[in-house]
Amino acid sequence: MPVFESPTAVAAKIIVALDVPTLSEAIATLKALPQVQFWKVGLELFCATGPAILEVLKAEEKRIFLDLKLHDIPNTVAAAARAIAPFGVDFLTIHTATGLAGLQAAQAALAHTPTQLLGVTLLTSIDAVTLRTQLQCDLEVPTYVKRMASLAYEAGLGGIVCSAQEAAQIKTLWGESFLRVCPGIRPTGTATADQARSLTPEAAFAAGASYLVIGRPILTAPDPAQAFADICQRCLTEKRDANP
Ligand SMILES: O=C(O)c1cc(=O)[nH]c(=O)n1[C@@H]1O[C@H](COP(=O)(O)O)[C@@H](O)[C@H]1O
Repeated sequence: MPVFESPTAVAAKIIVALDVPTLSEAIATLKALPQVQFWKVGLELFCATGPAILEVLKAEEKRIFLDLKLHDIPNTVAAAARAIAPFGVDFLTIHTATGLAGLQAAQAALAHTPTQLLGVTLLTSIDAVTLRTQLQCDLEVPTYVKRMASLAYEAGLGGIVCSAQEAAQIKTLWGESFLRVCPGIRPTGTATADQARSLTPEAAFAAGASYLVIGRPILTAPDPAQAFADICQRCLTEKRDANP
């Protein structure tokens, strides 16, 4: 369990997914949540705004997770990573199913940049049944995630994206510095909407998540700033209870 000294320290480890369709809605969301330090820009917003949203976030001195989930042949992912490198974002995603050569090529393109490449192991919307019946993979979810994470580790990536349910085993295998970035977070602990593998924020940190990614539980709350503050407070309280 990370040692959080203040709600601000928790806030630094919670990445809020800026899943809105337009630049003006993104700017309004930033204004409504000034205490958020780390934002994720995904496919929806980046396709709508291009790099303009990154400039807005930089002007506000926010950390940036550019979640473009690259997935292509090695030459193409490397070229995309080279094109993204000048943006100077903190995190960028690539699917580990790209394979070792593609992961290595993209990682090489980002060498000597501040951008940490994260390998998406198995989307948190996929459960054991879907993995077996649709993707025709007979591995258990934790085993599959471990195998995909091993590719990311071997390729020298900064870490992975996985469900918090798999974070503990990854931390045990590869240590603290190989990041576990965990979406699928639900304050109720129950998977809702399209998420299938969920944990509560406090359980996710306790399980070894380095960062949480949270979207709708904050953005669609009646009071998003209060929802964010409540989540930070829950993680802080949990830590204090665990270490009185
Ligand atoms: O790479 C991601 O960020 C990601 C990977 C994954 O396996 N699952 C997942 O939900 N995400 C992203 O995390 C965010 C989760 O949003 P909420 O389900 O609204 O909290 C979305 O922006 C997803 O695109």
